[in-house]
Amino acid sequence: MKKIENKLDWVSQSSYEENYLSTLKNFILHNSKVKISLQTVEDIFQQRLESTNQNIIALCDTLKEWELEVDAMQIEHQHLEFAPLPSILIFTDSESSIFLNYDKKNQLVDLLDPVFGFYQISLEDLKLSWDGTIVTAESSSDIEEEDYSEKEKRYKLQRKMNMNLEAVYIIALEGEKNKNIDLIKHHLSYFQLDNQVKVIVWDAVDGNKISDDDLDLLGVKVYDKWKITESQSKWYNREITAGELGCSLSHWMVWEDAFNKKYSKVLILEEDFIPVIDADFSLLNKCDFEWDLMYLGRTPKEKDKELSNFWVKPGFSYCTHAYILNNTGIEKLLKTRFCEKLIPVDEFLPALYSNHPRNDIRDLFKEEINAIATYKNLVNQYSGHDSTTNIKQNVKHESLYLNFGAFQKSWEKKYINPVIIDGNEELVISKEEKYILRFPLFNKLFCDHVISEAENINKWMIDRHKNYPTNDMLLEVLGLNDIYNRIINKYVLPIILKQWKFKFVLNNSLSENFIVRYKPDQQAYLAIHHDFSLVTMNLCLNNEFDGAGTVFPDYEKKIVLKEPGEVLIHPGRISHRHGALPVKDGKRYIIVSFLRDN
Ligand SMILES: O=C(O)CCC(=O)C(=O)O
Ligand SMILES: [Fe+2]
Repeated sequence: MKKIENKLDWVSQSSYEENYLSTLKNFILHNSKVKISLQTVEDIFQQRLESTNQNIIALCDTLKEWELEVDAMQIEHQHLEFAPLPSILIFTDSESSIFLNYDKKNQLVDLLDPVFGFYQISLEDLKLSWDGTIVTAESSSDIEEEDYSEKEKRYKLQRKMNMNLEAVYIIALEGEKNKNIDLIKHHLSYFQLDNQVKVIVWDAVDGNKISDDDLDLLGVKVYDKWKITESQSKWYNREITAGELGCSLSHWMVWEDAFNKKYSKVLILEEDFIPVIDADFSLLNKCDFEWDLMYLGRTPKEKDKELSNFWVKPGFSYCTHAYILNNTGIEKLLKTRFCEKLIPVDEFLPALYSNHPRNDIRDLFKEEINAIATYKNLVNQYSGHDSTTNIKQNVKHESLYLNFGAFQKSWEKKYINPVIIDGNEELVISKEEKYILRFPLFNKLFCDHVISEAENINKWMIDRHKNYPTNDMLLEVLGLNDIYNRIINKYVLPIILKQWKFKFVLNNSLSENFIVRYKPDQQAYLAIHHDFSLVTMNLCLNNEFDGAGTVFPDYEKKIVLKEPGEVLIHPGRISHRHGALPVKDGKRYIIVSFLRDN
């Protein structure tokens, strides 16, 4: 076993990274020898780990080469507060990074109870070594322990959720449960629930496995007029998905169970919930408002009504990953007979406390519930609203998906052109015509990752656009739609408004983002057309092709984007007919965004 002489200084001045640091610190304190399996590191980087006999310094060097790929994991200090349990933990000195694994199956997870306090470990205090599978860390320092743990206890207690909950339901598909149980336990520990609270991991209904006969047996009916073909909303112009059906049914069953067991207050979580680490759950205890349903996290779709500094009456909101029901809430939900007209559960709940945009849904559910929500989310969801696709299971570039909460900042730093982030777009914008703009928005890494995910998922479609068929895939299928919309709203929209000097508000739920693939033998070109959009953005993802180019015949313009990350923006209708010239060789990938307003 080789000892590491490398300077290992993972000390930070930031008061935010305390959680992992102090956890590890604590661990080291109590176990002068720490063993951490590197299994997952090897799993993840298997192809690239040439030899398992490298010592950790060599590993460090290897990892450095992959830095681009993994540096979103290199969680910025201030981001640790939102960080999910990492499957890789990073120690950094000023020069390099070393990745140590927290195997989710490893017992170390149990020690990862979030703690608060601030420690510094000087590099002399810590020795690490690695024999190919095991990292051994040794601490030789005397650290005053008492102060810390007392402080930690006090701090934790102050933030404890004490709502007289009787049960917590965690809805999880069996596969997810088996895979993530330690992670779930870990996240659950943030609430510091009292021992008497029953924790029930509820086997979610897998919508893909349930048959019509099963539904009949259960007395369950799906609302059969969900799909409105002519609707412009992507949620409404398609059938309810199997995933949504399973999810709705699972929530319904949980409500029934809570009712049968006569629980008067239950917390309901979906398996991918992730509490905000320093959330103060004790504030929940002091709610003076009446409520049936209390959201701990959601995605608001319209304006909330402020009740106090901490509480709001929610406007229409999506997501059902974390909410509390009391007995009146449970009764009211059951009274709706939701199971006889199932719709996606996060369309159903808001229909009961806000004005659902669809009249038929409003008519379907007349009951009203009194909903309340925390002004800021205390619990997030790590697969976001894209979760209906099984993106998590088969991801090549995890960093692409680490884009919620405070991860967003490091995501942007990793993938977006800093000139755009800094608001200096005027340095890089070219105007082809008055209303045709181009500028580098993303970097090549983003483009490479997206192509790689798209080819990996490989759910290309050819029949989405009837008249002008493109070989394409919605970003939703890739699980990237939310982040892409966010980036458009945050960085692109202000540029368009400024450059074109007119005002509009995008409606993300009407917009559409999709990746297109052109090949000589399969959809080599696209005939002249108008887009069904107010504004179209076309992102160049690669340049390994010959030919192609976007043509605007009325302006006698042919624009060939060949710089991955560059976008072309133009009005969609009336004035800007366009088409795409054939790809002669290679493959051409772009992301097209049809941006629509209300
Ligand atoms: O491939 C291009 O450059 C244009 C694509 C396009 O116009 C579209 O997808 O609507
Ligand atoms: Fe187009």
